[in-house]
Order: sequence, then structure tokens, then C-alpha cells
Amino acid sequence: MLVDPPVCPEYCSDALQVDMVDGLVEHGWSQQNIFLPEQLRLALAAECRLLSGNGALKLAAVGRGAQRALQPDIRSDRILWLQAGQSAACDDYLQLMESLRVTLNRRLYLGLDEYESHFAFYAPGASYLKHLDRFRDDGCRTVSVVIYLNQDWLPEQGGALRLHPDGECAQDISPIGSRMVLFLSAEMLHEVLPATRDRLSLAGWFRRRP
Ligand SMILES: O=C(O)CCC(=O)C(=O)O
Ligand SMILES: [Fe+2]
Repeated sequence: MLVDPPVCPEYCSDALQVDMVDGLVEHGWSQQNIFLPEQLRLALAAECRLLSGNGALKLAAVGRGAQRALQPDIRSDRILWLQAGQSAACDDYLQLMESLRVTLNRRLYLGLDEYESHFAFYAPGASYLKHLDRFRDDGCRTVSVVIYLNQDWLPEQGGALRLHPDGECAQDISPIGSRMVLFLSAEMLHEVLPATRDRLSLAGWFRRRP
């Protein structure tokens, strides 16, 4: 028996889906401002803060394999990888991402097989210098997703995600709560600028199997 995809959330309206995939195809990125339901944003933000307070978030490393290292001058966020079943909120979020995976495959034939994601907490002043998300020795990461959990973010508080689309002007995207940004992991150079307050998010990657 075929299992139905999870209940379609608001973003699944046809017009929004077309907008999302058009942006990804034409510019290598797209954003949706009201992606997470507010209740879910609040629950995930509370969980991220609790994990941060408990010391469960760890300084993120850069690179892979033998090159993997802590380099806070390059990247200074603290993260925790999500596990299915860790909380009801995380499971709801993972279900939402599963329906997004199905949508992207249906519309773009991307062959995305799986999703990995972590909470990220950038303390004031923390940043992540310009990088690509796809590792040189691992072509599996295909579409990057960032969802912001912040309450009442103001542009003057900094913390923008700065995208560098090839041949186009850089784009600064404020980490406003509920906003989702998608971009192509292998192509889109991007960076996280420092903020004057805590910056909470969920970062994730749709992957193809090797
Ligand atoms: O938080 C963001 O806006 C982007 C994070 C990022 O680039 C990453 O975790 O690889
Ligand atoms: Fe990144």
C-alpha cells in the first residue's frame, strides 16, 4: 500500500510551490517568509534555547574526514544534530521537511533521498565565513535549507545570511522567524554575518544517495 505524504501545510499551495522552485532553478536560491507555523517555531526555539542552556550544543567543526577541525575564526556556531523521536516538535519539523522533499522531487526530479538537519545557535558576534555546503569529496548534499526561529528580528541586529549567486549581486537575508531559505548546496557561496543578539535556526540538507 502506498503511504500518503504528510498533510500538506500552507506552503504547499500551487502558487507558492511554483515560486519556490522557479527561484531555485533561475537563481539557485529561493525564500519563503512564512514557512513554519508559529506554534512550531515557538516550540523549536524553546527547545534550541534549552539545549543551549544545557550545554548540549557543541561548537561546529569545518571540513570532513581528516580535514575536520574546530576553527572558530571560520565558524563559531554551536549545533546539535536532530534525531527522529527526540521531541514532538522535531518530529513535526522533520515531517514538514519530508513533504518538502517530496515536493522538490515531484517538481524538479532532483532524486532527493534523505534529509539531515541540526539546530544552530550563533551567540552575539558568532559568524560563518564564506563557504559552499557541498564537500569536495561528498557530492550528496544537493539542496540546503535554513529555517529561522528568531522572535522579532530587526535588520539592524545583523546576522544576515549573505548569498553570493554567481554573476549576480550579493543578497542579504535577515534571519526572521519562520522564514525558510533554500539554495543549491554545490553552487551557492554564502556566509553568516555576526549579529548583536542570539541567532537561532535549523540548518539542513536534502541529500542524494551516493
Ligand atoms: O544560518 C544560516 O543562515 C546559514 C548556515 C550555514 O551556512 C550552514 O550551516 O552551513
Ligand atoms: Fe552553509
